[in-house]
Amino acid sequence: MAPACIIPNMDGQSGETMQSLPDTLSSLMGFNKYLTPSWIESVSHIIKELSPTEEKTKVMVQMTQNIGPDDADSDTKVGKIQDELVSLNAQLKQITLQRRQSLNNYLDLKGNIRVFCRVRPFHHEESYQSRTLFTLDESNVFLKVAETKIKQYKFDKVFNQCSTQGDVFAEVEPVIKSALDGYNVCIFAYGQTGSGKTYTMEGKPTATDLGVIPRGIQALFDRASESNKRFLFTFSMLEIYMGNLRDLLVHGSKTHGFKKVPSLSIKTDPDGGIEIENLVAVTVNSFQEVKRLYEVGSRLRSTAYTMANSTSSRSHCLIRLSLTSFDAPERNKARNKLWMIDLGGSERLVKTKATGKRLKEGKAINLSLSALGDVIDALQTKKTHVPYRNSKLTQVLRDSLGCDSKTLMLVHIRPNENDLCETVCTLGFATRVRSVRLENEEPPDEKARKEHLLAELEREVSDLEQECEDITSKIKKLEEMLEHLKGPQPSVSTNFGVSHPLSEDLKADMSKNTKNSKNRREVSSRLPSFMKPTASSQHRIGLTKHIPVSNRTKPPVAPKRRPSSVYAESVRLPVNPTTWQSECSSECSISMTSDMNWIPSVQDGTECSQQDTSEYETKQVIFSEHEKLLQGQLISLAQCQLAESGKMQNKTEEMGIVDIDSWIHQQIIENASICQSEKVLDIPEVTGYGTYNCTASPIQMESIKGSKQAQDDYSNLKLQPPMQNVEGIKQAKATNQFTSMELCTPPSKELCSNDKMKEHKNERLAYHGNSRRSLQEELDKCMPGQPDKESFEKKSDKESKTDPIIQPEIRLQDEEHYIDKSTKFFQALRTAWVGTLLGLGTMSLGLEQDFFQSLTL
Ligand SMILES: Nc1ncnc2c1ncn2[C@@H]1O[C@H](COP(=O)(O)OP(=O)(O)OP(=O)(O)O)[C@@H](O)[C@H]1O
Repeated sequence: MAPACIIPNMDGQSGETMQSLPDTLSSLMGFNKYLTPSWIESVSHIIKELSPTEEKTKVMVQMTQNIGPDDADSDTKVGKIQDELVSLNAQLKQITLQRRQSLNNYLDLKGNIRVFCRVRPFHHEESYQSRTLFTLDESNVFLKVAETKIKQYKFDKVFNQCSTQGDVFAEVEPVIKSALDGYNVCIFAYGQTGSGKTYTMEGKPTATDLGVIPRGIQALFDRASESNKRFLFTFSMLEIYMGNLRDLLVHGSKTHGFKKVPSLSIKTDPDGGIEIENLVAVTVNSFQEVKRLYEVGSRLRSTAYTMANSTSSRSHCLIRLSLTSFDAPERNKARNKLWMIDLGGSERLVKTKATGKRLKEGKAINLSLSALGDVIDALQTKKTHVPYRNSKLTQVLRDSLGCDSKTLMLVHIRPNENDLCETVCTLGFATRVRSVRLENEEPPDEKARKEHLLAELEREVSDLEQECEDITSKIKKLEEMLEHLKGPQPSVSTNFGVSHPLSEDLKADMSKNTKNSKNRREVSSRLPSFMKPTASSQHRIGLTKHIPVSNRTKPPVAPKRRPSSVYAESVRLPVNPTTWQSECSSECSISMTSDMNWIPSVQDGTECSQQDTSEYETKQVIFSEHEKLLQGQLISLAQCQLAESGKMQNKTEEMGIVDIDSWIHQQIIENASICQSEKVLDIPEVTGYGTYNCTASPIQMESIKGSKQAQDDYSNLKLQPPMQNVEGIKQAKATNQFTSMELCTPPSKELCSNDKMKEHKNERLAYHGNSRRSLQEELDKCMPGQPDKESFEKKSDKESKTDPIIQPEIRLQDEEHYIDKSTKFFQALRTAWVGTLLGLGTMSLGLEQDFFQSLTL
């Protein structure tokens, strides 16, 4: 039995009598957190010695063993792990820097501007004329330009007809990696129409056929997630059509309240960086999200039928992935861009036999390609003046071409003998782009040394990469252990906005910017009036206070300008989510561009979405770009972090920003509504060539829009009510005069003469006319009790307005009726006039009969 003990009070008098020492010790154990491990150990020994058999004591001993020493252990463990983490992170940083440096040396040695050549394989229909005029090796194309003349074109790499998408990507991958290291990167696909640019960049959906864009983006996301750094990726997609920029992620829609979609303008920031004002940049967290956005954007690209390609790209398509690093100071820049560009076809206009709008499009493409060639040539030859300003394309890419950025030009050629002239032009462009290195051809020993160095660097990079991976996985494991030992810790992300170094940088940036604007204000006050910033530029740089739109009676009247100029007066509006919603880090404005008509033109047949034209541009700013660029970055970073803790949604809702799903959903709805109201809808589906669906393909649009008859047909088709009855569609198909087989067979390429095409178009147009009529009949049948044509006309306005199906039909009939009446009226007037003249003549006023006759004629 353990002796009872008396614990003295603080004043030294005897206090409460305790039952036993173990009890006392047990009560003291309650404070084990405050006791030293050695004390706990010695006490537990005492307890054991006092009453080793007692149940209570056993429990206590266990308690002391479990809690006391383990706690101490875990503390030491935690300390150790933390120390280890610190050293591993430092090691990782060091190795990452080394790897970045080695990769950069490797790319520098290879050349910051590199040119590859890819030869497209023969198509099935081309195989009968499979005669090529060139031979290839690893880095040369030997072209037989005349019977006795063979010309050599040198490249950094040549991909022959058997090269796979994987082979191409293997060469592109180091450049993509350097994008993750903070370098600006541009990857171009150049070549004549149908030479395989889109195939190389986009590829096909099957895994082996995926192109550079999907592979590159996937690789970026994979590498970003493997590293223990945090990145913010934003995706943008735009096209340059006839020298104008157009956001491919925003569908021009009347439902925006303002009829216009935002116009894009190029801005240079004080550090020389290029920003495209109003360009939507959607934050993306996975490859799947990018894919969905890419699909949305691809649908809006301007394509049309040409003699060289049935779905020729009539524009340059640019994809921009902006990368912002959260905690990677070893990167070259905190924010950089990866551009992947599918250039417009470079064919000569003579070859395409283009006229009218097609001719203008072709000229615009060729001009900008030539400007791109000039810029790259100037960079290669290290000229003091680089002519960036000569085209929109080079203006947009100004900060991503030259300096320490990486450029890859993938030149494409077609294999046929027929395309010799285009091939010569394409190869000539490529030669120009890598002119310096051709002129200074290296001696063989120098070349061998360089190759040896490259191989060494490549090995070094891969070793360092492996090391980085090992350390990263070690860090991850240790972090997991730490979490297990310490219990869930408050996420770094939750207080990221306050404590993260980058946020501090951004804050500093912001204050710097405020300073700049103050300076500007001071400077501008000393300037003569013609040099002072305009109202719009003051707005942009934040010199003026926010002026609510309600305080303005009218938007400013734009001055008359040359057609190509852009009037950039901005009216700032609070964010209106119903007007335009997007998860964007840029300003949204509503505007009209000055020299372009983006309305789908019946005459030109180019498939593009609506952006209205006007003499001048009126811009309605919804998001404030300048503020958003700086604050937005901070907000986006914070948002991105908050998303991890499940707070993203609330935060974005608060800010009036929608997530990618709702944004895409909105775009799809708008696309569909535009399709329903403007494009050819609900024509029975025929297979292959003649397939019609909601988003009519370019060739379909072309065939519909290509002639006067087509225009009529198109306008008629616009009035076609939506076909809701599938059975009706099937029957309509069956009742068509032309079978789908007749219509589906495309004229083979070699028969693609003008006449043949016209004939084919007419057939198809006749088919559409027919199918429309038969559809109308079917529709009438499908709607029992539907009044006949006359009773349709008598329908009350109210009724017709509420019925979306019959409304267009009634409008058409009204118009016909009106035309009939006016024609009759003018006929009657003419008859009366003739009668009067003849009457006067017969009254013999001394005038010759011929005079009257000529008047009546
Ligand atoms: N390397 C290749 N392997 C297999 N098929 C290819 C290859 N290159 C191109 N093609 C095929 O050739 C056709 C034309 O290619 P693509 O559409 O990529 O040409 P393009 O240069 O982008 O034309 P455009 O300038 O008019 O857009 C496509 O059907 C494509 O699938």
